[in-house]
Amino acid sequence: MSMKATAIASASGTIINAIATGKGSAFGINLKVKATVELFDDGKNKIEGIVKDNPKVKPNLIKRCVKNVLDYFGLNYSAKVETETQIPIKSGLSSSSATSNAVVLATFAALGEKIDDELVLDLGIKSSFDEKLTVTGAYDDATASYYGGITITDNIERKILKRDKFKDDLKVLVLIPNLKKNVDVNRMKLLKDYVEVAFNECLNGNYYRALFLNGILYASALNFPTNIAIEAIENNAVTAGLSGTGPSYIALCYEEDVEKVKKTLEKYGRVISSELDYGGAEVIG
Ligand SMILES: Nc1ncnc2c1ncn2[C@@H]1O[C@H](COP(=O)(O)OP(=O)(O)O)[C@@H](O)[C@H]1O
Ligand SMILES: O=C(O)C1=C[C@@H](OP(=O)(O)O)[C@@H](O)[C@H](O)C1
Repeated sequence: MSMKATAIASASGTIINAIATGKGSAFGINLKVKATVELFDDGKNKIEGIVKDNPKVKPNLIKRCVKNVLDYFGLNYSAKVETETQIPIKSGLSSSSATSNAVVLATFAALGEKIDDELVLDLGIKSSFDEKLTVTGAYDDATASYYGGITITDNIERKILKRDKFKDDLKVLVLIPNLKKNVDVNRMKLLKDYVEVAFNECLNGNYYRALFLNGILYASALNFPTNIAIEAIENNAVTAGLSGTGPSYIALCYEEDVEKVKKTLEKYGRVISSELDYGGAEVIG
């Protein structure tokens, strides 16, 4: 009996980066990672991982995800896990959270196990922690990727405080500038009191203000340009800011402003046009 399944999960953009306070907020972006997992009941525990479209990316995280699911169910199966992705990697779009979601979900489906959303999220976050890819567990990113829409979370308590949708039908522009990522946690923690101001705006539903303010704060702490978000707004973006720990920036705008904002952002690097995602993660085969 073939134990094989495929699942997808979404990228997520940052409204509030949780590293400074432990609380964060993110929203689904319609850029997907796809994971296919095949299991073999051979008692050998041999797990092979293939990152199909990024040969430079090691398969450590995806092999860890499959191992954590098999360990959870006490199974010594062998496995083959393959991913392909539309999500820029190490870029602040939470490719790690999305990939963990997709691989864990595909492994549950290959086993024919009932999909327990919180357990899938927990095993994905455990895998990201095991691979030292997260500071707080990025429960904001993981839930936005898994459920779609906006999630506001306490990452330390691992609780969703609120789920929501943007009131406008917006397009998402993702800028991947030619800048080096630097995850200086101590400098980000200096922002605590100010990120709390942005977080309260977010809790009150003022997502555009929260995203912009969060982006200015974290770009300043991480020595990324703050002018990029200002120029996007000057060109009719409803909001813009650094995503996660960067270097990517995201801008939200109406359809009629996409070309204008895209042209502005293209001065700084590659721009991907996408849209808000409300579908989240799902088994597709
Ligand atoms: N498609 C993929 N297949 C396998 N591993 C991936 C994939 N995308 C991301 N990863 C893993 O996630 C890591 C990047 O995650 P991270 O450093 O948290 O950056 P970000 O989450 O901002 O993209 C990669 O180094 C790799 O280990
Ligand atoms: O590692 C973490 O705890 C976090 C990483 C950040 O995302 P990226 O990994 O996408 O930079 C941030 O947005 C998130 O709120 C918390």
